[in-house]
Amino acid sequence: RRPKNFPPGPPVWPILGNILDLSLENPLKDFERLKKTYGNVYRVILADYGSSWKEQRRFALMNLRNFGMGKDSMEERIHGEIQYTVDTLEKSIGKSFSPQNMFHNAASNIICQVLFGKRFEYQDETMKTLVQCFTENAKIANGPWAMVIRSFTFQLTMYILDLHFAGTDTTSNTLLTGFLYLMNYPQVQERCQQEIDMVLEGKDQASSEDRNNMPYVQAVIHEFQRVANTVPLSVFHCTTKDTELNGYSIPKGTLIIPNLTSVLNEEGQWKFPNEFNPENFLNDQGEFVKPEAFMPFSAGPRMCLGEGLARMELFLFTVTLLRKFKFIWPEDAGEPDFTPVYGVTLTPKPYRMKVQLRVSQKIPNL
Ligand code: HEM
Repeated sequence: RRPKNFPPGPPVWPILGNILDLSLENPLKDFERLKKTYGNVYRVILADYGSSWKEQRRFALMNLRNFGMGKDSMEERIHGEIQYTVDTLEKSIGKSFSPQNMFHNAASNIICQVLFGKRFEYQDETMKTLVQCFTENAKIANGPWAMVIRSFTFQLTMYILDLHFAGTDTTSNTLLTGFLYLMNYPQVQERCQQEIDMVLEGKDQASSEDRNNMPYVQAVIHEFQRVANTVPLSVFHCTTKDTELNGYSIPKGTLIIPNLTSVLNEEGQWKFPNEFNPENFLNDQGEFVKPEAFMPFSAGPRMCLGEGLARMELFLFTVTLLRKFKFIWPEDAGEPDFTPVYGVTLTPKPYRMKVQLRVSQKIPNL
């Protein structure tokens, strides 16, 4: 009973379909019926705008805050995790290797520490399965059947999956994209390293506050996010009342698909919309500026609630790794392919990297 366009996925989907007597030909109809039967969707990302979503969002923010989002303790946790990434990279010096799992595991562990109070070793089987499931699901989750699966009320389980997914795939794919570009734009990498060495001279490690003294690094990280375009269609929304926008009438209940890709690449909004160029975020004086069109976290009341955590992770990972290592595109890797693989999140095509320890007298304890 697998319909023609059924996305590849675990056999549990057709089995569930049979149990629930779904038509399997019209997921939207099934979705509406299931919603009526099983009530509201008690999650964060996909919850309808209303009291349940408000409660879940408050709960999520409270948890993240209690566990230190935006505070020193979260910074320490991130640095703790970076140390494992550094160890992994040190073991790979001189070899060409794939960084995919390394960044996914690192981002996953940071959110796991908030959700489960523990991290997992990179070789841990649970961790490997979890990361693999999320990576695969990000590719199939905008298929019609995903809507049906989402309509079940598993409460807390779905909430944890939401936060884990939202906090892992997004951050790791941004880092993967960033390092892909850094290897292929060595002059950008070197300029970041000069700024990092200068600002962190004599310090053991970077802190979020150092962002203010690193306009170039800030510009580069924002440019990672712009070109990575990690969540190209954001999350689908729906008008909660009849709406007028730029002369168009949009009736209540219309599906709205935000197109973040178009904003992040729009002619007229960026100095260099179609190339990787940190100048997009620098003014004539070399100061960091953030154009209004920079909205990888979307906008409005539903905008990403993990923005603060994500920005902290991107900064601390980039700075710490660039301070210690030089990242090199392997000689036998051929021409880089920057075309992403489509899904709910965009992923760079799998690639390999090489690292060298940087010879710098200015790194005290690393
Ligand atoms: C570079 C990293 C990230 C990017 C680009 C990103 C992007 C987004 C986008 C575009 C949305 C949809 C907003 C909308 O519906 O209009 C979103 C929602 C969300 N994000 Fe993120 N995100 C990132 C990291 C994180 C992290 C680390 C967390 C973990 C705490 C997180 C948690 C969430 C949650 C819970 C929502 C749903 C908010 C709601 O519906 O009220 N995100 N994110």
